[in-house]
This record gives sequence, C-alpha cells and structure tokens, in this order.
Amino acid sequence: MATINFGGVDETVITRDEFPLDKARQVLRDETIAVIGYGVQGPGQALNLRDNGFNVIVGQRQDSSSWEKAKSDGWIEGETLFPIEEAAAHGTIIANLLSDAGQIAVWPTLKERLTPGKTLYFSHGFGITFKEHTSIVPPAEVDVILAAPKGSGTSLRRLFLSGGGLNSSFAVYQDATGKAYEKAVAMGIGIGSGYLFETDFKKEVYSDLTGERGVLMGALAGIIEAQYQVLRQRGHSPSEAFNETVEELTQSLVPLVGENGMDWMYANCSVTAQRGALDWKGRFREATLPVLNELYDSVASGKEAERTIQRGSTQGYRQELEAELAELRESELWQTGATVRQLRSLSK
Ligand SMILES: NC(=O)C1=CN([C@@H]2O[C@H](COP(=O)(O)OP(=O)(O)OC[C@H]3O[C@@H](n4cnc5c(N)ncnc54)[C@H](O)[C@@H]3O)[C@@H](O)[C@H]2O)C=CC1
Ligand SMILES: CC(=O)[C@](C)(O)C(=O)O
Ligand SMILES: [Mg+2]
Ligand SMILES: [Mg+2]
Repeated sequence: MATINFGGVDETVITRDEFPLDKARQVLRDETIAVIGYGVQGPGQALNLRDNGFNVIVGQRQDSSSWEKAKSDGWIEGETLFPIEEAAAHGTIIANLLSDAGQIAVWPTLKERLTPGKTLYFSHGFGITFKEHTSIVPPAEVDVILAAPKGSGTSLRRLFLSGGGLNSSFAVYQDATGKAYEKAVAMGIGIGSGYLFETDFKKEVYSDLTGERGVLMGALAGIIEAQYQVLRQRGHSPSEAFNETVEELTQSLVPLVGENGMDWMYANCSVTAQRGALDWKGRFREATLPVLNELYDSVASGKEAERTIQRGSTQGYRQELEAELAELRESELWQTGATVRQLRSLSK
C-alpha cells in the first residue's frame, strides 16, 4: 500500500507493483467468481477476469439479448453461462453487476445463495448505502466488498486490451472472514484496474451519483445545450455553433486538459482566450455552485436513489430511456454533431 500526496492530502493507493496479478490470482485461487448481469460492467469485468486467468462464470436472464451477447463473447451455456440462480449457487464470489434498480428484484435470489464464507461484490455503493430503498442487507457471515471502475465498462475492456488499466476505487463494507480487504484488492486488480483508491460504500455512491449527474454527464450536456442555443439564437449556423461548443472541446481542448491539466490547456490557447476564460470561469463556478449543492443534497437524502429505483423498476423502462436518448440524438445540435463527425473521419 502506497501513501500518495494528492494536492497536499495523503491518501492510500494500491498499485499493481505491490499487488501484482499473480498475487491477486493467489488470493482468489479457490474462488469461483459469478458475474451476475451482463450489461455494461458485466462484460468488461467478466472478460478481463477471464483473460487474467480467474475462474469466472456469468449469470444472466435466459432469452435476453444479454444472454446472446454473453454467448457471442465465448461464455458457454451450462459450463460458464448460467441462469442467475444457478450462477449464484455455483459462485463463491457473487459479483452483483445488475442495474442498480434491477438488483432489488434479484436480491432475494442472491441472498438465499450467500451461504457463510461467500463474498458479495458490487461495483457501486448504491444497494448497500440506500438499504432503506433497496432492502439489500447481506447476511452477517459473508464478506461484502466493492471495486468500482471510474469509467464505463467499455473503457475498462478497451484499456485492458490495449495493455492499460482504468483506475478504480475499492472498499470493504463487511469483513466476516478476515480476508475481505485482500479479496477486494484482488478483485480490483483482476477486473483490470490500474491504481486502486480506498473509499467506503457511502462515499463511493455519493461521489459517483454527484459526478455523473453533474460535470461528467448532466452538467456537460446541459451547458452544451445552453451555449448552442445562445449561439443559434444570435444567428450563428449550426456548424459554427457546434464547432465552438463541442467539436473543439472534445477534439482539441479536453484532451489537453487530460494530458497535463487545465493551466496547460489554457497555456496552449491564445492570450485573448486565456484572459476571457480566467475572467469568466468564476462566474460559471458561482452560477453552478447552488445547483451542485442542491444535487449533492438530493443524493445524500436518498432522493436520487429513490427516483432511480422508481423509474428503473417500471415495465418498459429501457424503451423509455431509448426514446429519451433518441430525442437527444435527433436534436439539431447532435444531428449537426453527426455530420461534423463524418467530416472529421473524411479528413483522416
Ligand atoms: N455502466 C458502467 O460503466 C458503470 C456501472 N457501474 C455499476 O455497475 C453496476 C452494473 O451497471 P451496468 O453494467 O451499467 O448495468 P445495466 O444497467 O447495464 O444492467 C446490467 C444488467 O442487469 C440486467 N437486469 C436489470 N434488471 C434486472 C432484473 N430485474 N432481473 C434480471 N436482470 C436484470 C440487465 O438485463 C443488464 O444485463 C451498477 O451497480 C452500476 O452502478 C459502476 C461503474 C460504471
Ligand atoms: C461510467 C460511470 O462511472 C458512471 C457514469 O458512474 C456510470 O455509468 O454509472
Ligand atoms: Mg462512476
Ligand atoms: Mg455511476
């Protein structure tokens, strides 16, 4: 375990050097990891674990598109691919990678199969933290651990295939065997994490829900829509409004932020741009602070969890989500984006 100083604050970080894959395999050598759910994280984690040499099986609803996807990814019916009940019975580590709302309906099935000494694994603190809403209360004799990749399951798999690793957080909620901590770290390494940051279930879910509703997804889409609208209403063409709002952001400037920080991106822009951005960023911070505080309160009060569960548990919810995404896709802004992207690939 390494102590690393982040901006003046010491934190505990696990690196692959001190906890190499061999050690992870050693810790989990007698375990069968049952990955339950084959949505986005399910495939990423199950395939990385399998390629890393762990004993993995997949549990999924039969006659679903995910079942077919699992088969096409090389999981074999009756050998490594089972209905959820069977996979949970075979598994000694039950990796609950169902959707957060879906976990509620399936919980009694998993709970029944969580016999003493088994491990319950999550990639989100949601089910445990919001137990008033989910009723997920694990038996006392099982370990309860978490490894949560800080990114999409798609990125987790892509990075793994290219030899890299996505950073994840990890946590122990319940240590019945005295081995929960090393199991959590071993799972983190096994699924293809780069560095592992220690957290607890509550902090993981509060920060995750805030991040995705805020800057990572909600605020990102919202501020893009607002700026695009202003430019269009002031007479700019769709392509001009899109280029100055999205294309330059994703293709030029955000990669520079990722590479070497905000000041580096600024330093690579004109003095005119730097002056204006430095003058205006405070206005944007102050304007969004109340919204972000409201968001955090909504997360901490359980309201966000309640809404996720309520909406996510209704029949036909996937189609509703699809329709909302289609509306986004078909808007002038994102239709313009599709055309701009084609021009991008043409110029390669
Ligand atoms: N999507 C991502 O990249 C990330 C997800 N997570 C967490 O990982 C977990 C899994 O997330 P995703 O892969 O996005 O899940 P998802 O929303 O794609 O759903 C996973 C699977 O659950 C199944 N499912 C849903 N309800 C069910 C039910 N009632 N009975 C049986 N199966 C049901 C779906 O068919 C799907 O195959 C969640 O806790 C999520 O918060 C964590 C980090 C990133
Ligand atoms: C990809 C990820 O980390 C998210 C945005 O939190 C999620 O998919 O839940
Ligand atoms: Mg996340
Ligand atoms: Mg999330």
